[in-house]
Amino acid sequence: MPLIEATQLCRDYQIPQPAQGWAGQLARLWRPRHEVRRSVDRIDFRIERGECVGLIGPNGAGKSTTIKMLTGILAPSSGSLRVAQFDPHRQRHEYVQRIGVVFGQRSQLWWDLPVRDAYRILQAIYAVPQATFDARVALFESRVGLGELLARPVRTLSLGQRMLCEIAAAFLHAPDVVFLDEPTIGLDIEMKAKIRELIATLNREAGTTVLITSHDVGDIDRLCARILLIDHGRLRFDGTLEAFKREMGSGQWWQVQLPAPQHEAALALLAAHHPHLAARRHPRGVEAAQSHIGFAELVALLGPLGVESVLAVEPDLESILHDYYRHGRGVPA
Ligand SMILES: Nc1ncnc2c1ncn2[C@@H]1O[C@H](COP(=O)(O)OP(=O)(O)OP(=O)(O)O)[C@@H](O)[C@H]1O
Repeated sequence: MPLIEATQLCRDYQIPQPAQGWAGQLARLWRPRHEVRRSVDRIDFRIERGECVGLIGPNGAGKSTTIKMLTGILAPSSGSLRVAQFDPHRQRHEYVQRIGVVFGQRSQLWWDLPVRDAYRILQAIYAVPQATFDARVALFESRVGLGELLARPVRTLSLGQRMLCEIAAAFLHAPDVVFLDEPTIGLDIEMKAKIRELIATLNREAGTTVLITSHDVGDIDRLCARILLIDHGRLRFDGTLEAFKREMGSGQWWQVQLPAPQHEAALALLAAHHPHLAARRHPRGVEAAQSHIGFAELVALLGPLGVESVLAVEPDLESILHDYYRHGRGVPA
């Protein structure tokens, strides 16, 4: 049985409609009018125990609304949702014991208390056995050097150090699943790497299921074997990262290095060569989809601009998503 099962999941929001003139506004006091806007639209997915899944999509796609339903904050408008055999909204009280949640700005630690004391309070709240607690803290200490932070009051930690402690705290009570919303937002490269290492370790070694939403493709690339892509409230893709790159990416690209003054001219030549030719800027020149132009044709076209090198490159997740968000794909019916 899957750990998470969403079937035809929908969530509507009611948007109050503005009234015209004072008479209209007065009438609305008796008869309020709302427009119903669907933010999550008939989404189906299943997640097995131990998976680490990335929930991605452009701004306003419906990710936070989905996470709010998964964590029991919002009730679905229709459809069904089961997580660890709970109905998250209806059985909120028992359910929250089985999950861990980190929502960017919210803190589950106590500002004036040292981290270790905050962890002890969480241990008491969730009735975590001493052996489990000690094993988890030892894991945090050995894998990401949390030890030196444990004695410090939360208010003295940097943003990155606090996020590290917050994420560790979400795993402390050995939950079935942890939901992470933008776990590395605003952090430097080194701290991002540490946080990703912590999440990967807890997913792999403790077997905790993880669902991450992030606009940082590095989080998704490093941590998630599988992605769910939401757009306009619909689930557009559910599969492995490799399958996503294969299906959504337009194969390999030519990366052409040119002198800087020729970059714009190269783009213009490519655009004029074929109206649908996929081409884009690159810090050292331009890139063109191999499916649209062959090597010899490319060199003949751009050679006069002083081509310095041509490489065949795989598109990375960031550029595939960038193209996807810009041009979109057909919405399934
Ligand atoms: N409380 C609300 N009332 C009305 N509309 C809402 C409410 N919350 C979200 N929406 C709308 O629902 C849609 C989905 O919003 P949601 O916050 O789930 O998107 P998101 O994918 O998390 O976006 P982002 O990446 O920008 O955080 C948006 O059009 C948003 O304006």
